[in-house]
This record gives sequence, structure tokens and C-alpha cells, in this order.
Amino acid sequence: MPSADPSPPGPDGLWAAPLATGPVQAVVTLPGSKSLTNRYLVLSAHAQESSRLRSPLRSRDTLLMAQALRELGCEVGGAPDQPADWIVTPHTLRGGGTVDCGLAGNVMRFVPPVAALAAGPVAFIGDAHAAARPMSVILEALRALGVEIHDEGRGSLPFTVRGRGAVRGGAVTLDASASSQFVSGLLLSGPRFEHGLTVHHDGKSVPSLPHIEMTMETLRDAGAMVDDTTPHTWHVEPSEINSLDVVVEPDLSNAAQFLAAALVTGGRVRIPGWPQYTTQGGDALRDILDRMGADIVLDRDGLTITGGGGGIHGLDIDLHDSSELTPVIAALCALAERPSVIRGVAHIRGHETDRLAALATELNALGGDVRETEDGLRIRPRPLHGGTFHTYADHRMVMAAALLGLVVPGIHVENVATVAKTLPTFVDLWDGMLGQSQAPA
Ligand SMILES: O=C(O)C1=C[C@@H](OP(=O)(O)O)[C@@H](O)[C@H](O)C1
Ligand SMILES: C=C(OP(=O)(O)O)C(=O)O
Repeated sequence: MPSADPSPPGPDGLWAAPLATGPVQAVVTLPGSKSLTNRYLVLSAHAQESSRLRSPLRSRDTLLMAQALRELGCEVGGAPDQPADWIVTPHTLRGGGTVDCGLAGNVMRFVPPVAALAAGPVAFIGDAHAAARPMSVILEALRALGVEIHDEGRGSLPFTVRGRGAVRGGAVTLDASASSQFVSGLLLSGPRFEHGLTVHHDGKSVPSLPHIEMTMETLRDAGAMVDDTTPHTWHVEPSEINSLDVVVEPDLSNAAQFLAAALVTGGRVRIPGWPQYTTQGGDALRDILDRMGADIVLDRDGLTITGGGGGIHGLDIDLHDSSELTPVIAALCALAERPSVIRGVAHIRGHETDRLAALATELNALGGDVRETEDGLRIRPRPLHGGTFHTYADHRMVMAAALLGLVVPGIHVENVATVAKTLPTFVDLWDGMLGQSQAPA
């Protein structure tokens, strides 16, 4: 059975990914969705009265969002009767502050349109690598909607939004092929623009479309009138935003490595609270893992995945709609019985790091045979060996490495703490999963 010893990083800062010595059998309860928590936070900042977010995710990306909104004058704090919940109390948006985006795509794309509604300048800064993430499209779109932005021609972080307390809004055409978050970020503040907002996409196809559906649905839930019946076009009427009282769904993208652990070890993993209906792109895991050979059951107890039987199937898959799953799926493909192709994810070169380059480099360093293509990866399974797995400040590289470590001895993960971007409790959950597997039946 797998070692249940807790596995903190060693003195060298490397985390020894625990090896599974038997099938994983576990129930893993996951914290809330990053994408939903951050949308609810932004909408709550635009509401007339206080909102309550039940079971929000508290991770680096959502704490940065909460702090960004505080900087703009909102109150965000634990509920007196249930400190795990967040109460968000909106106030007139104010400038004068600085928003630290860290490396959070949500913060750098969702908050500038909020800041544009504040009176006064708001400075946006971020981690060193944040400046490499695409931003110019949304900055140009905001300018076209009447917002003054100073970026010294960089088109990236750092920049300053000089809000005037109101935004004209109207129609804007942009190319969202580098990130769906350009569309979501504008739409989330669109109801507060004087003329509302119509965003028309003109370019190669938009990635991560379920995330735009999530944006439209959360706007609808907050009482906004939205319309997406015209292809590549999203419209939101000017309106007030209702306060929210919402339970945040578990983060389904963060489920990837736990579910994949069942497939890799021939075990069984259940995630309670898996929604029957959701706009989260991570729900695609049900189909992906089914195609890779898992047995999947979704019922009122949650989602249960059983591996075993026929091993791990290689596959040819387009992850355009659920691109944040790529690192963990790539690791799984490296452990499969036949080669795989991952397509449709050229834009993840602009995620936390160039994920295609990072995955190819790190998997090949362990003896893998991975080739970057223009829009994805070709992965030929080969016996892997241990080594240091570099993570490039990318939480999902940690998750991918942990999965490999279940069956490849000697994987040492650099900067495991970076996983706190979306799942600060990752190591405890991972150890807990292996610990449950050890418990007598
Ligand atoms: O709107 C969101 O919350 C997100 C949209 C997606 O971004 P991209 O469209 O840039 O892939 C996704 O990958 C990211 O993790 C979260
Ligand atoms: C791409 C991701 O994050 P971000 O919201 O920073 O874009 C991710 O979580 O995989």
C-alpha cells in the first residue's frame, strides 16, 4: 500500500512525490472553483448590497482577487456565523490604489474593467512572468470603450487604468484567440457601462469557451440581461447587479490529478459534490478519462472513477475547450500504453508558463518522448525514470508531476508551494488520498 507519511518539501526545497505501491482507494473532497469564486467576487463588487459566497476557494488567485477589490473600496471578509464563507460589501469604487495580479489570469483580465469604473488611477502590477501573459487585446478593447490606460506601449503588465467613475461602453471587436478571459473580463463589468456592452470576436477560434458560458450564466444569476445568440458575439444590457447568495461548486479542473490517480494505479477515487450540471470546463474529465479507459459513475454521491482492467489508453484529443487540463492529461498520456496527440491548445503557451515547452522539456528529461507541435503535443509513452521536475511557477506542473510520481520512483518536484495558486492544500489532499488507500478495508 502507498506510504501515508506526510510529504513536506525537503531541506533542498524539493518535494519527493510519493510513490503508490498499490491501487489508490479514496474519497477526495475538493475546495471551491477558482473561476466561479473570482466571478462571484467581481459581480458582488458591482452589486447594490452585500453578497455571500459559501465555500469559496481561498487560494493565491482568489485572495489576490479579494485584495484587488478591497483596493477598489469593497469589503471582503469572513462571515461572522461561518468564517469559511465570504461576505462582500460593495462601496463606490475608488482609485488611488495598486492591484497585485500575481500570476492570476483572472485578476489581470477581470479587474481592469472594474478599475475603469472607479474615479482615479489604479496601478496594476504582477509577478515577473505575468508580464509575458497576453494583455494587449483587452487593454485595446477598454481603450476603444473609452477608458484611458497607460502602459508605455508595452501592451502588458505593469499598467495604470485611469478611471473617471464611468465607462461609455458600447460595441467592441477583438481577437480572443489567445484567451477567453478577454471576453469574460469585459462582460463581467459590462452591465455597469453606460451603454452596456457587445463583444464581437474576430479571429481564430476562442479557447476555453465553457468559461465564457460560465461568465454568461453567472451574469444571468446576478440579474443581468445577456444574449449570446449571435455567433462569436456576447451582449450584456446596462443594468444593476443583484446581490448573490451562492454555494461555490468544487473546482473540477483541480480534480484532474486525483481522478487520474485511479486510472494510473488501477484504483478508485470519488469526488463528492460533483455537479450534475455545470459550466466548468473540468467536467470534460468525465469524457476524457472514459476514453482513456476509466469506468465513470456520476450519481448523488459524486463522481467515482475506477481504473484497472484495460490499462491507460492513448488518445487523439482536442483540449481547446478545456485547455487548463493539458498538463495532467499530458502526464497521463506519458503513462499510457499507446501514443497520444493533444491538439487545439496553442494558446497555453501564454498560460502560467509556455506549458507546451515546459511539458515537453520536463517529460523528456525523465526519459519521455514528447514533441511540441504548433498547437499541442505528440506523446509516445516510454519507461520514465526519476529526476527533478521543474515547475515554472505553474501549479498544474506540480499536479502533473505528482501523478507521474505515483508510478515513477524518484520524482522530485521543484517549488511545490507554487500549487497554492489554486490549491494550497494540494500536498495534504494528495497524502490524504494515499493514506486512505492504506487504511484497512
Ligand atoms: O475564465 C477563467 O476563469 C479561465 C479561463 C481559461 O483561460 P484561457 O481562455 O486563457 O485558457 C482557463 O484556462 C483559466 O484557467 C481560467
Ligand atoms: C490557466 C490557468 O490560470 P489563469 O486563470 O491564471 O489563466 C490555470 O489555472 O490553469
